[in-house]
Order: sequence, then C-alpha cells, then structure tokens
Amino acid sequence: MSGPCNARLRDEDDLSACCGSSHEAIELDDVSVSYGDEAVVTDVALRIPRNAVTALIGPSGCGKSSLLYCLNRMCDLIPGCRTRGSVRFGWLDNERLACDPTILRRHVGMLFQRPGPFPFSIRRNIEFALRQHGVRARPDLDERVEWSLREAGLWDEVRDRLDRPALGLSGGQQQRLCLARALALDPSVLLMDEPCSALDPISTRKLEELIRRLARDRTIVLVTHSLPQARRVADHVALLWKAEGDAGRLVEHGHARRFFEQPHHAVTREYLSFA
Ligand SMILES: Nc1ncnc2c1ncn2[C@@H]1O[C@H](COP(=O)(O)OP(=O)(O)OP(=O)(O)O)[C@@H](O)[C@H]1O
Repeated sequence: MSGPCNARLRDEDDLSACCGSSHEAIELDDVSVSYGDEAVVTDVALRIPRNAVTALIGPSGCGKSSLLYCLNRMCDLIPGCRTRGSVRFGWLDNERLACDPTILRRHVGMLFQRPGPFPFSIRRNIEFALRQHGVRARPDLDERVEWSLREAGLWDEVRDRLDRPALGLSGGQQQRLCLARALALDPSVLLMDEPCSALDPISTRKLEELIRRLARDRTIVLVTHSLPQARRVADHVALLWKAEGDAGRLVEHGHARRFFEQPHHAVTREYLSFA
C-alpha cells in the first residue's frame, strides 16, 4: 500500500530500495547498546522477516526494549545511550533514512506499553502527526483520520465522538487510538513494546487480532513478556538472554512453531519451561 488515501504526506515519495538478497527483511548486524559504561545488549545479528510478526522475548532486563529502540533510532533520544552495528531495512532506501530520523520514524511507527494519547480530542490526536507531515487540507485530514481509525478497529466506536477528549476513552480504546495515530503515517514497520501489558484480556485479544491483520502488509516487532501471547501472534521469535555480569545476547531465533516445539538451545528450553 503506497498510501492509504488520496492525500499524500509531504515526504511520501519513493523510498523503495532496489531489490537485493535481503529485500524482504530488516537486517541487524552486530548491534550493541550501552548506557554510559554499561553494555546492555551485545552483538545481535538478526534477520527480521518483512510482513510478519517477530516477537522479542526474554527475561526482564535482558535488553529487549533497548534493542527495539535501535530500529527507529529512539535510542538517539535517550541520554547516555550509545549504539554500534547496523540496522538496514531491505525494502527501503537506507541512505535517506540515515540522513533523517523524522522520515525513519514515519516509516517505523511505535506503540508503547502504556497508551499515551495527547490531551486533545480523538480527531486532533491523529491530525497532529499528519499536519507535521504536511497534510493540511480538511478533506485530506478527514480521509486519513477515518482510514486510520478503521485500520485500528476503532472507527465504529468513536465516529460520533471525534471531537471529545481522547483521555475519556477506555484504556483499550486509548491504545487503539495510539495505534491509529501511528498508522495514519502509513508506516511499513510497527514496533510494539509490551502493548498489552496495561490491558484487560478482552482488549488484549482485540489488539492481538489487529496485530495479526496488520502484519499482512506490515512488519511488526513485538516485545512481550507473555509466552502465550508470543505463541498466539508471532510468526518468528527471538530470545534474548542476559547471563549474570554480561550484556543481553541473542540466544536463538527462528520460525515460531519450530522455536516453541523444537528449541535448539538449553537456555531456550529452560525459559520456555516457565510458561
Ligand atoms: N535510560 C536508561 N539509562 C540507563 N540504563 C537503562 C536505561 N534504560 C534501560 N536501562 C538498563 O538497560 C538494561 C536493559 O533494559 P531494557 O529495558 O532494554 O530491558 P528489557 O528486556 O526490555 O526489560 P523489561 O522486560 O523489564 O522491560 C537494564 O539493565 C536497564 O536497567
């Protein structure tokens, strides 16, 4: 989908890369993260397949979120955070993304643990990002607002209250609004950092169904503590692990069914035994 609507974003020009062997993946090459002098993730080499859900799992503190933040360079915004290695999006023009984190973050959207809508109306929450990317005409804004709310499965619940405060929505609705806000910019990658941890089981199921649907034409990287959730939604799984005194390392990754049914590493077997 090269744009959900007629209205185009200012920087929605062609960022497609020429085909190459890694065209269908995000390639992480020896990615390491540290805060000050403390290394928290070291030498992660990982291929994240395009248009699929990859779950990043592992015990608390092993560096899942830190690794996730390398994918849209949010780590650049964290004081004291330094990264090494490279992240390349096979289907995008990486040279242009490297020059402009704003364009990178438009292509690589983010959903956080706690829903964080702005204290504006539902409509303005979505328009805010659109205006920053050059969409100004009222019909264009309206079209994108409706499209993204539909994509996030929220349109029918809010179509009659678009000008009411977003903070008046339930937690699950707020999280889907944040998803709509990210989707409005038509990202090809969505990063999700434990997006269901503040939601009840019904809202969790709704969001998981959305994740599955969105992965038909988007690449989703999901950090989750829930092994049952990883089993339900992930096509691929990557396990990070941190031994005492060491930084987080990638232990094992692969297709979800193989990963859960025939884990190769003793550490993976041990971790899965806690499910
Ligand atoms: N802004 C920061 N400054 C300093 N250290 C940090 C910062 N953010 C994270 N860390 C440290 O980096 C390590 C990895 O944290 P991170 O949040 O990436 O792990 P995680 O696997 O996502 O953990 P959790 O599952 O508990 O969210 C931890 O030791 C944490 O204390």
